[in-house]
Amino acid sequence: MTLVLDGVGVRQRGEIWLDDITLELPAGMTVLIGPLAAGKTTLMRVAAGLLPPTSGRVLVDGKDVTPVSVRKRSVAFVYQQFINYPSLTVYENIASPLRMDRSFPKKEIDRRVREVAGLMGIGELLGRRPAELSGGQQQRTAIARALARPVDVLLLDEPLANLDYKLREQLRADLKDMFAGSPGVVLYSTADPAEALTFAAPTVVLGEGRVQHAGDVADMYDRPPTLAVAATLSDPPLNLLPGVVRDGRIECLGASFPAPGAQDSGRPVVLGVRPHQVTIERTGPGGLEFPAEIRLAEVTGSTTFLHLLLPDRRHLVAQLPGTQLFTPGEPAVAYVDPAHVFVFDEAGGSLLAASAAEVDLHG
Ligand SMILES: Nc1ncnc2c1ncn2[C@@H]1O[C@H](COP(=O)(O)OP(=O)(O)OP(=O)(O)O)[C@@H](O)[C@H]1O
Repeated sequence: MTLVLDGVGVRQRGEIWLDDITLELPAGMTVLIGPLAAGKTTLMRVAAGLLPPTSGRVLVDGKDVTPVSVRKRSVAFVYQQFINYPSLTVYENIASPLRMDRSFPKKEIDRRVREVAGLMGIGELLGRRPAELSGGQQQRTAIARALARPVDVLLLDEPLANLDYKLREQLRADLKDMFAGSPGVVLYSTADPAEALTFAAPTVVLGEGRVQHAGDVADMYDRPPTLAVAATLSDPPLNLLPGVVRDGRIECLGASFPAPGAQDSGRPVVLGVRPHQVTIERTGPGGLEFPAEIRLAEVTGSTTFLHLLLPDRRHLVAQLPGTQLFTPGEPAVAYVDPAHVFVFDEAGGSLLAASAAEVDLHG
């Protein structure tokens, strides 16, 4: 099974919601990641047949299904806001698409409902109504309903976004197992880089209605081809600092680090540093050192997010292990190891180097 979006565009009231999307999705899972308003829901609605594209075509297994209504397609859609029939039991909710299909005998419906409910860990709850379930159980029911009837195209639009952390982790693992080797196309959207990295499936990065990049998510994380991809895959957000290449060094806000291949003097660059690569303990010689002022320390238990104010009033966030206490207003020194600095082209945002040693700018 394949799902192809061929030059798909959506324009509404003069706004571009999707711009010339061309993608070929094979059987199995593909992750669609993008920030808010990137166009994930719009792309999924087009793929499902819920929204006609204003240009381009949608093909399933080579067949143009663009004009085919959603009712006549073999698709299932799971929304961020779990939707169940409130008056039906969990059993009847899961059975409903199978009953509507009319091709499943009663015994087969019963078998499928119990199987998929078991997989989703709600086998004991089949007699309850949605109001008698927790949020996580309600979303499991909605997902089970989408999985009960085999479909060519399964679309899951940020299905775990409204669930608490523990449930999200558990369901992620369950879904990953469930979609491995799926004969249909499974497209799963998320705004959460940790989710995309956990699934480790082929990944499409969407931004501003366009495909920013597609490929292996771990590769994209290690070597983000552009600033937009790096930002989408960084949570907490990537620290961005202005840099200038000069005589084998990169200068940044009064500090500098050696980058032997940086000979294109005066060229402006943007440095990207993930918060977990910023420390306040000196890691070794040759790094960037910034005298800073402590603004805020957010403690989450396993991690402390330290917000620092640099001399040019720019903010730098350090993600430190464990619970660490700091006093706002006190001075501190932030250190960045040049081995963990992304160097981006200031003009186009493309990656020039994934560490200081890789910089190759002669001119
Ligand atoms: N029904 C709508 N009415 C108005 N604008 C819309 C509608 N649907 C989508 N858009 C616009 O299209 C663009 C893409 O929105 P879309 O909901 O597809 O993004 P998304 O990536 O799913 O975002 P989110 O993660 O916030 O749900 C946005 O600019 C949005 O404002």
